[in-house]
Amino acid sequence: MTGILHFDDVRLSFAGVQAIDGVSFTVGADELFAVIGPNGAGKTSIFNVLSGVYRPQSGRVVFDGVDLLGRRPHEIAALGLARTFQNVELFANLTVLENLLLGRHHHLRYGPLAAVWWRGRARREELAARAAVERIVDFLELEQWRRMPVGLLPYGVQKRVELGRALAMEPKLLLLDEPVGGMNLEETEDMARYILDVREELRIPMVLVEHDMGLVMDLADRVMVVDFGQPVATGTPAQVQTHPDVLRAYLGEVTTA
Ligand SMILES: Nc1ncnc2c1ncn2[C@@H]1O[C@H](COP(=O)(O)OP(=O)(O)OP(=O)(O)O)[C@@H](O)[C@H]1O
Repeated sequence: MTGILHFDDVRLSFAGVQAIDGVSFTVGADELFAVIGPNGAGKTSIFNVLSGVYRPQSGRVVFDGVDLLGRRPHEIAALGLARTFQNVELFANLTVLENLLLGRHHHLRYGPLAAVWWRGRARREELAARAAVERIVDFLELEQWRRMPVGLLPYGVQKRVELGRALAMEPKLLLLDEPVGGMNLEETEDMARYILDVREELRIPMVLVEHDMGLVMDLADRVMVVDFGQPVATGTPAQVQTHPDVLRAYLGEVTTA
C-alpha cells in the first residue's frame, strides 16, 4: 500500500516492559487512521516513536519517503509531522495569536542577523506568518479569544488552540493525541466538526489516539486496536467493532450480540 506513513514491525521496550511489540501499519495520503486500545496498551508510545521522543530497538518508520528513526523531535516536526498532546502543551501566559505564531517558527527562514540586517525579507515573512495565523483563527472560530492568554480560556478552547498550533506548522500529517480527552459533550461535538473540516477542507491526513469510542467510530476511515503493545486488529470501524479479539481485549471475553 502506498501511503504517507509506514510504521513497520516496531519494537520498543523499557527495562522489561514491552511497550510496542511488533506493530505495523500504513497511513494513506488522505486517511484518518485511529489507534485505540485499553490503558497502557502502547498508544502513546507509538506517538512518541513517531514524533522522535522514543527511539525503538527495532523496526522502521518512514514518513513521506524519509526514515524517521534517529531523528530529533524538532527535525521530525520540520519534515511536516505535527502533533497535539494529551495534556494541553501551550504557553499559558501567551495569547492565542502568540501561541499560533510560535507554531509557525519552522517556516521563518531568516535568522537573528537577517532580522537585523535584512529587514525586507524578515518583514515579509512576518506578515505572511500573521496572515496564515489569522486564517487558522477564522478556520477554528477563535476570533473572540485571539488576544487572550491561553491559560484563561475554557479547556475545550485550549484544546482547539492546540490543534491550531499544529495546523500553523502546515503539516503533511497530523498526530492527534486524545483531542477530546476531558471534554464535555458539546466541546467534543465541536472538536469532531473541526477534525472533519481539517480533513475535508485542508485535506491533511491524521493519526488519532482517542478513548472516546463514539468519536473514533464516527470519524476514522480505519482503526488499529492494540493491546499489551501488540496489534489486535486493523480495519474499518465496522470490522474492528465486531472482531472477536477486539471484544476480548476490551471486555476480557468474547460476547455475542
Ligand atoms: N518512559 C517510560 N518508561 C517506562 N515505561 C513506560 C514508559 N512509557 C510507557 N511505558 C510503559 O509502556 C506501556 C505502554 O504505555 P503507553 O503510555 O504507550 O500506553 P497507552 O496505550 O498510551 O495508555 P493510556 O491509554 O493510559 O494513555 C505501559 O506499560 C507503560 O507503563
